[in-house]
Amino acid sequence: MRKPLIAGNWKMNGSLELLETMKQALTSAQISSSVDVAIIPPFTLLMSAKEVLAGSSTGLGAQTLHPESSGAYTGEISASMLTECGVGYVLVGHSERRTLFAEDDQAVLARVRAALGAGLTPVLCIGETLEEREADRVETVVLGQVKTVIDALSAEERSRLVMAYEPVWAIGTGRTATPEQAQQVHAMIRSWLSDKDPALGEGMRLLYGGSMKADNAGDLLSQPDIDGGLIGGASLKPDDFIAICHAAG
Ligand SMILES: O=C[C@H](O)COP(=O)(O)O
Repeated sequence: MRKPLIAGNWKMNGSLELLETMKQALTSAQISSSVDVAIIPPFTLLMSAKEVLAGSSTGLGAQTLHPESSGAYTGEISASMLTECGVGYVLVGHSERRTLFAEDDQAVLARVRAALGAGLTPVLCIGETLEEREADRVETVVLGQVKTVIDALSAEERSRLVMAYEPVWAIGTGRTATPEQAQQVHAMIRSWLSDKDPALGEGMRLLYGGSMKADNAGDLLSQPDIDGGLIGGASLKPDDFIAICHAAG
């Protein structure tokens, strides 16, 4: 049985005020213990989030990391720095990192390795652009991104990953994949993982991301191979985020 995970990626948004408001809203919402919930604020809020969330069941994530453990990498943050902030999850390969910061599959793999080495749970983000979808290349692109990482890891390392399928054309656009479109890709990923190792396919949490909102979360999350959500815009609105958490459990 896979426990759903609802993770709110704040991207370059948020404030101390939102952190406090979100914590209070999550506490009074009494979200089912059958759902894992995490917030993923910008780096500057992580240490405060560690304190604000202490003793609560809400997990903490970071949006990226550098593959090296330390050194002359001005502006970057290492895996051990994240663990010091109480971080448990880290996004790797988000499409905005791939596109805006030129992170290719090898850069993504290096970050996954660094995260695993520090005991963090990498949330590996994968997904196709609209152009790739229209050229009928979804399977090639998405499985290519999955394969680069999975084939390079041991069975034990693979079992510690979470994946998030995020069609790039649905991110921040208000254009959501239909539940059927999302399920189709999730099923394809799970089938590929199961061919590699049945336990891997069965156990992998596959989140959906891309304009998931309070009003479409129920339909998306009821699909058999969708095990949660990576939420962008709606994770900045406590009521909306909580509604999505409730829809998961
Ligand atoms: O990390 C979150 C995704 O990029 C989805 O963002 P969105 O919900 O604003 O479309």
